[in-house]
Amino acid sequence: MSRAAERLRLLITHLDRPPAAIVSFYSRLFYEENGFLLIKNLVSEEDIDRFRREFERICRQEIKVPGLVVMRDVAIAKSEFVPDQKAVSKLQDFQEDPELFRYCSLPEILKYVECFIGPNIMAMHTMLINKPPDAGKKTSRHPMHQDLHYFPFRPADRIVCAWTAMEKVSRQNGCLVVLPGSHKGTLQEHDYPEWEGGVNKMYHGVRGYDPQHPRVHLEMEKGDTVFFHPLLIHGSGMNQTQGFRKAISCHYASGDCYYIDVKGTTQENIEKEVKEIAARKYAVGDEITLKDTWAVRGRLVQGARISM
Ligand SMILES: CCCCCCCCCCCCCC(=O)SCCNC(=O)CCNC(=O)[C@H](O)C(C)(C)COP(=O)(O)OP(=O)(O)OC[C@H]1O[C@@H](n2cnc3c(N)ncnc32)[C@H](O)[C@@H]1OP(=O)(O)O
Ligand SMILES: Nc1ncnc2c1ncn2[C@@H]1O[C@H](COP(=O)(O)OP(=O)(O)OP(=O)(O)O)[C@@H](O)[C@H]1O
Ligand SMILES: O=C(O)CCC(=O)C(=O)O
Ligand SMILES: [Fe+2]
Ligand SMILES: [Mg+2]
Repeated sequence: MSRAAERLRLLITHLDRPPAAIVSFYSRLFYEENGFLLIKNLVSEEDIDRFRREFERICRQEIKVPGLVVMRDVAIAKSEFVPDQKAVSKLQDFQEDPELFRYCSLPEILKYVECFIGPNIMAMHTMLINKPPDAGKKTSRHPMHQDLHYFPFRPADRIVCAWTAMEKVSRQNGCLVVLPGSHKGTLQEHDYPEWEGGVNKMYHGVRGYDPQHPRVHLEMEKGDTVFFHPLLIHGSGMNQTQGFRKAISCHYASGDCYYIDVKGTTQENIEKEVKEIAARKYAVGDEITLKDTWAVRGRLVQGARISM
């Protein structure tokens, strides 16, 4: 941290009731310097319990949500055992589920999002991650990556992720691991890591990041929320407990971001995979563009949808 930020931090910790403006200024400075900001106890227990119950209803197939992608861990999907509902490792694209989508519109979340990306806010990508107990092959890990690798829109500074712990997350059950300050770099080349036990579909990792770079394990309590920049290098470790580690997240982009053509860039490999999956999911041919797959999923949650 810079000296300015460190002095502000000391000031805040020494004051009984630090002025809100100082806390806000420090928070923003921390995000600029580190690429993430952790806010404790932001989402209420009551809301999280509601999201959890809705997730369980989806797993029991009591409701069907249009566009929802249910993903299972590769170790389970490729095993000969019939996977039960517990095998769900991730829900993606829950924008058509009003109960889960409430997460993306929570005022306490949007208050922060607006500070990072401005008043026009689109919810672009939604996930409920149910990291399973590792089946013994370390496939529950998420390799270190930058989320921008998946996004064909810019500018990066107008994109932010909100990620809320739905229960205590620790090193034991595979908390997020971040490389502070890595968001100041550029988008790196990503590919499947060479892991012996296999790797989940589309879990690309950064090619050769500096292993000497300091890392921070973000241990969090239920309701704690981390906001992070799409260039921040992050991942999550193996779940070494018997519980399913749950978190809910949304990637937001400003309504006045613009789409880019990823042809000829490092993002070509993910474009190919996404188009293959999208062609199956929406039962269309390969005329579907990467931009279309995002434009149909994005939802305005505040302000105006200008160019997204
Ligand atoms: C428009 C949609 C695009 C989404 C964009 C996402 C952008 C994210 C951006 C945000 C940044 C976030 C960063 C991130 O989060 S990165 C990770 C994001 N991951 C995904 O988006 C994956 C989404 N999942 C799916 O599309 C489906 O669940 C897949 C395609 C995986 C299975 O499909 P389906 O459910 O229909 O299964 P099936 O039973 O018919 O099996 C078909 C084949 O697939 C095999 N299989 C099954 N599970 C896995 C697995 N886990 N790993 C590897 N392979 C797997 C299976 O053995 C079989 O293979 P084979 O036996 O035939 O060889
Ligand atoms: N062999 C590997 N290659 C690339 N990335 C890895 C490898 N092993 C772990 N990672 C990634 O590194 C990050 C941190 O993993 P992990 O939580 O195991 O950290 P750790 O520093 O080893 O901590 P712990 O001692 O608690 O296990 C995760 O994103 C994980 O996916
Ligand atoms: O393990 C997690 O919850 C983090 C997943 C993640 O970084 C992602 O899906 O982009
Ligand atoms: Fe990520
Ligand atoms: Mg480890």
